[in-house]
Amino acid sequence: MELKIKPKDKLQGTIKVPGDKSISHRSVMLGALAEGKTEVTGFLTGEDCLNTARAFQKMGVEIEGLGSEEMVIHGVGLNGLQEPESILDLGNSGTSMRLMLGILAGQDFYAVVTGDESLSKRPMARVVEPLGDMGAEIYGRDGGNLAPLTVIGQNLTNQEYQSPVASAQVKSCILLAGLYADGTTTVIEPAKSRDHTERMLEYFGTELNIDGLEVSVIGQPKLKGQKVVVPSDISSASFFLVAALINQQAELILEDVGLNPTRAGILEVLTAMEADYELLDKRLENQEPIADIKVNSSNLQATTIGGAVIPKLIDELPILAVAATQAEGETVIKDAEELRVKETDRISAMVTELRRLGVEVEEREDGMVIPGPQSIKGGCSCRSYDDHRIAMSLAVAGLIAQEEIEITNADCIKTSFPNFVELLKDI
Ligand SMILES: O=C(O)C1=C[C@@H](OP(=O)(O)O)[C@@H](O)[C@H](O)C1
Ligand SMILES: C=C(OP(=O)(O)O)C(=O)O
Repeated sequence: MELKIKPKDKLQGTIKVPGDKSISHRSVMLGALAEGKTEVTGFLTGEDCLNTARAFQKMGVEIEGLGSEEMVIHGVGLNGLQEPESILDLGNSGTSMRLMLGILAGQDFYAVVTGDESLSKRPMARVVEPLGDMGAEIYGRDGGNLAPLTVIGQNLTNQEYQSPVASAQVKSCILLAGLYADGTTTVIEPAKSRDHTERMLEYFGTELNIDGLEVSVIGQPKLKGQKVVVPSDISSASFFLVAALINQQAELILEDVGLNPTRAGILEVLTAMEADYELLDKRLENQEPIADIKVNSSNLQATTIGGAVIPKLIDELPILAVAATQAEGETVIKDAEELRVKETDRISAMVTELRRLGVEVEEREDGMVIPGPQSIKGGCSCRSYDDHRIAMSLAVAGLIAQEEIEITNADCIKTSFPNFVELLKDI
């Protein structure tokens, strides 16, 4: 699909973006490993989460309503998964693959996981190595770093793992493997990453010990099926937040957005940028804080984005780069080298495409520097690199370009935000 975006100087409306991708993945995983039924509402029907659900179906888990936002997962219990008869294809989803490896490591069967061209290039050693220390047997290309990966389930031993990277996927993988080990498995991260796994494990009845950057789980717990209400995804909402902030005349309300503090780093940055936004009707749903966000056009100020906030807004950096083009002063994005190992190298992709749009930007190894405000010329065809967040960030930039832009290979948007284009048209 090619997406054509015409400049638009007014945006208005009240919208609800789809369910949180991280929470949707975890609702199927824990629902499958729990005893009894898990009823999920607001499930994200993006390809990434569907791939997680399909993988569990292949391992004998009955799921009603797959493909819709309301699903019932019939849990098989911690030790009830069955050997899949075919390869588990996890498409474009790093979260599915890394978390699944933690679960598969402790099964009493053999499984193979694979993914698309992008996922097959992403580093898996970051989970394969610590799982190996727990006794897992995982084989793959590049010494076990690249998919396809073969997992021969084993009896796992607990361990304390000091992760060199602040990654919720690494942390969650080890905690999920820890469910199968005897004794206490601990993960210590260098900075706090999103904690949806911890919150949902507790919600499903597992006892965790959380002490700052250290999280421990005791093996062989009993998980109990629950009702899960998935909040709207703040990462998806961010495209609309920024679209409104940089627009001439905008007033948007984004409903029911998940505001877990380990995810909502973008709000901290937008506050520093003097963005005009307000949180309405703050509440708590299944251990996760949510609110509506009202956002207006703003005169943004430049800021430095780096350090401990990075894991709390890692997926929002491409759209923050677009916001930075309209901020007064020099915006610096640093400590964000993790962006280079996402669906594509997101630093290189954003720098290349912003330049194509007529924006001046300096590339750095761990981020970029963007002076502003600058006008976005447009009148060109941009590449998505088959990365949903690059495609959507460029679409938002197109709304304030001087001339229409085109984004090629925009189908990837459906991995995380299937109705992005419709919502854009609505506002
Ligand atoms: O755990 C998760 O649900 C995710 C963690 C992050 O990845 P890393 O753990 O690799 O930083 C994020 O980029 C991804 O979109 C979802
Ligand atoms: C990096 C992302 O997801 P994943 O790692 O699950 O592919 C993302 O959604 O931006």
